[in-house]
Amino acid sequence: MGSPFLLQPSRSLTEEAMAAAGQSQDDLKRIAALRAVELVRSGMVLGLGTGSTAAHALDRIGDLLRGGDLGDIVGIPTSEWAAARAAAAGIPLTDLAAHPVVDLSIDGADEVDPALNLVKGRGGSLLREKMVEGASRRFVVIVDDSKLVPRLGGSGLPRHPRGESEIEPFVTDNKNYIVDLFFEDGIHGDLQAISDDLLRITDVVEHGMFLGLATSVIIARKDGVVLMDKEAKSNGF
Ligand SMILES: O=C[C@H](O)[C@H](O)[C@H](O)COP(=O)(O)O
Repeated sequence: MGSPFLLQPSRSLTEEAMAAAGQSQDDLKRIAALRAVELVRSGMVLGLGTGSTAAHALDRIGDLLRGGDLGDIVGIPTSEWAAARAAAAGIPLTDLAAHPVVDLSIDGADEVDPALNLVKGRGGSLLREKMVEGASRRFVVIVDDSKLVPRLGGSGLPRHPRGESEIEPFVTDNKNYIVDLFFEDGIHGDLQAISDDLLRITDVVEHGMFLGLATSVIIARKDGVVLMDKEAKSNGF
């Protein structure tokens, strides 16, 4: 495929670079989110992501609905948090039972590797995310460039403390526990085989590696926005 690393930005990178200059990390998350929302069309079934980056997308979709620039969409939330945020934004909600095929999911990630594999769930959601995003025709990941890693699993301690106290486990929306694993130099080996092994363990419901699910990743950096998709996954960061 050569190096189709930059994919049809809707504005010039020079303009993006100017817009992004001096931006905070949250500003970068918002820039990535707004770019993803440009893909939303009336009539779509949307997967609604969870977290501080996805929040910007939910709010933007709400703004478009209120302004009459978007109509007839329904959203499937990937967590209780997303359901509440989407409802507050005025996004009509549905579920996978009513809509087993999702047109477009937009969500953040904790780590993105050069093959577009992800780690998700450090905010406490991953099972419903994987269900909704796995049912999506297109899954667009939105991140600032701090989420890019050469190898999954090594980007440090959780950003959010687990549980009510050090001795109480974190309980998810689905009443499951989350166990955090960290690897000093990331996970070496065949990720798919590791995934298969993890899922064979009795009582492991899911894990936070999202392998081969992302269609594309929108990365906001201070010098502009970079779009990657599966065709360009061989490009490093
Ligand atoms: O559990 C949380 C979800 O997987 C989030 O999408 C992920 O943690 C990224 O969250 P944020 O956009 O807040 O960094």
